Amino acid sequence: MLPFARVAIIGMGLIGSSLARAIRAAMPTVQLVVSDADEDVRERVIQLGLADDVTDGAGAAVVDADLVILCVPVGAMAAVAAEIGPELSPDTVVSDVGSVKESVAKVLGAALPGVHVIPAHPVAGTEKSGPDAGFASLFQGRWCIITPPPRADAMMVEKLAEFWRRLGARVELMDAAHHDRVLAVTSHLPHLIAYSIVGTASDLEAVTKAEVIKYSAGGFRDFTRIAASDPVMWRDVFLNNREAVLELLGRFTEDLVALQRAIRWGEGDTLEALFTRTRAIRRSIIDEGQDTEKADFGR
Ligand SMILES: NC(=O)C1=CN([C@@H]2O[C@H](COP(=O)(O)OP(=O)(O)OC[C@H]3O[C@@H](n4cnc5c(N)ncnc54)[C@H](O)[C@@H]3O)[C@@H](O)[C@H]2O)C=CC1
Ligand SMILES: O=C(O)C(=O)Cc1ccc(O)cc1
Repeated sequence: MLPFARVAIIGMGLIGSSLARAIRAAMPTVQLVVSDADEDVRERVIQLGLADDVTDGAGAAVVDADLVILCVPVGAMAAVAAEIGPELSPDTVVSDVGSVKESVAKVLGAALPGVHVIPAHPVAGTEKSGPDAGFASLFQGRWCIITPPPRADAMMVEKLAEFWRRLGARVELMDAAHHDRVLAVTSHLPHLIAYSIVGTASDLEAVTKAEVIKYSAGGFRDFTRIAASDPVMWRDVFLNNREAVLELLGRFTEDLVALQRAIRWGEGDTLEALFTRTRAIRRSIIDEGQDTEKADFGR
């Protein structure tokens, strides 16, 4: 039996539209009703035939839904929760895909008392945005971290886990605060570094814009992909995972200064030891199948 028969998706960008496509592929009998605040996005979703119904407002989309998934930037979760609250049935599960979990759990819990709120985060994506960027296989073999609040209904949590497994994801349950600390290391800080280094390179007057483009082979090119990620989404990630990111940034800048010192004093052994350790980390990621180059993301 399907875990959910009627699913509503609010926000039909990269993740919402990937979810819609993945649901269509894996659970074709699910009734799919979607909405988005942007009229152009709604129009495009209709053209692409991604849902059974596309509503103008979020409230209308969630009527009679068993599962509602909020796929909007983290900073927009509260506004959407306020919009859908009056239309929800008592048995509806409300989940989300936000990249930060503690603040989302807090705003959804406060805005939707008495509702089954079970936040989640599929750790899968790209630097692209919008409904054309989505694809059905995005979640295949990728982790989906579910962060159930302390008093969450175990049966509803299992139904949500089963839903994500059917989309091809590997599911892990985690405390929201722990999720935010882990993702600060594995995702949020790397994005911040990419934004920073690409900004620095473009600010350097000695390196003209043409040279940055012409010689952007290898490492810098990889950074520019990450630094092309959605500005609104990432603004919200940093504003909502402030403590974990700031703590980590402190540690990161200390380590960077240690490298600066090693270069200044010609401490080749220090540099080589670190680079050997990091090469091993890369190899272990590839062995675990977590490397994006193995997946077909069209990059
Ligand atoms: N981009 C990525 O690689 C990943 C993103 N996420 C999370 O998924 C969520 C969505 O991200 P993307 O799909 O990448 O963004 P996106 O920018 O492609 O799509 C977001 C959509 O939400 C709509 N929206 C914004 N405010 C709204 C509101 N108040 N009511 C209804 N619709 C609204 C926008 O019009 C847009 O179509 C974010 O919370 C992000 O943190 C999670 C995993 C990966
Ligand atoms: O494009 C990339 O490299 C990503 O890291 C995608 C991504 C962005 C945000 C998330 O919360 C999860 C995955």
